[in-house]
Amino acid sequence: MSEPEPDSSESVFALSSITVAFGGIVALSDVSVSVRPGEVLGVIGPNGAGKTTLFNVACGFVTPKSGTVTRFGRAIPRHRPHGLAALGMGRTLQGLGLFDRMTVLDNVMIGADRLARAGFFTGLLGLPAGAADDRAVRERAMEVLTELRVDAYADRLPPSLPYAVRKRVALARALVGRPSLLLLDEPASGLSGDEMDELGELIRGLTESMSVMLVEHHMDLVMSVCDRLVVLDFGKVIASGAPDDVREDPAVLAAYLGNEVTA
Ligand SMILES: Nc1ncnc2c1ncn2[C@@H]1O[C@H](COP(=O)(O)OP(=O)(O)OP(=O)(O)O)[C@@H](O)[C@H]1O
Repeated sequence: MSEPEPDSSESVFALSSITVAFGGIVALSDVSVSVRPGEVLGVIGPNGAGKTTLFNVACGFVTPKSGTVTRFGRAIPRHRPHGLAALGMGRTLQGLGLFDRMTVLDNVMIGADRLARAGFFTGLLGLPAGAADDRAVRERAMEVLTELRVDAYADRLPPSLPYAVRKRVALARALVGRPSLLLLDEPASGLSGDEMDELGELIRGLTESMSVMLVEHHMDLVMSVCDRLVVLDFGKVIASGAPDDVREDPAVLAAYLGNEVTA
């Protein structure tokens, strides 16, 4: 039992009829997923279901064999990772991707680099270009670190910090450019139960200003934080809808046979 996906023109982001093959392996077959304004959409599924592949298509790392990617109803013909910021999108990856020899603050400032070069901050703040840009980016980076309650680590190097703090720094980098859509790949991996609860609250708070697409293994986080779920199995969508409905769906229960869906 699945709800029909909303028309791509009603969504802030849509992956439509996506097919991806690696050699002979069809990782995704005719998968359609769309994100509505202000929602947290969860993508779940058993191991090998195609979640990471779908995330990589969403980020532009993987070009699908067929299918379209649309942002605000408009097709993005050549979707690439370096084009995300210009599309108002941010993302975090499973590997945090922080630079070990740069401070936390510099790592976060890098996330705003493209915007600064494009004159985004000078325009936003009415400042002259150049040094003012740098100051504005620094202030914005500190603001996000403060919002995520990791500003105390601004001058530290990532390897010296607990994993949960590094995860927040990676999130700060994704948020510094004020995206209106955030893509998160397994943000809860490696976190304790309490840290996961805090992450859930944080993600819910983000929906005031953005939509979120979340690929995640941890069912308790997914069930508590997502407005809607899409379930993949063997590269196909087998169910979608509200978490409580999806949890009871026979196809989902069968796909997760032997594993916990209900957390
Ligand atoms: N680069 C690749 N080359 C070949 N096969 C791949 C590649 N990436 C993924 N696959 C295959 O595509 C299918 C989907 O994999 P994917 O990693 O997207 O699933 P997943 O749901 O993210 O799994 P997991 O939960 O284990 O991370 C699997 O059969 C996988 O082996």
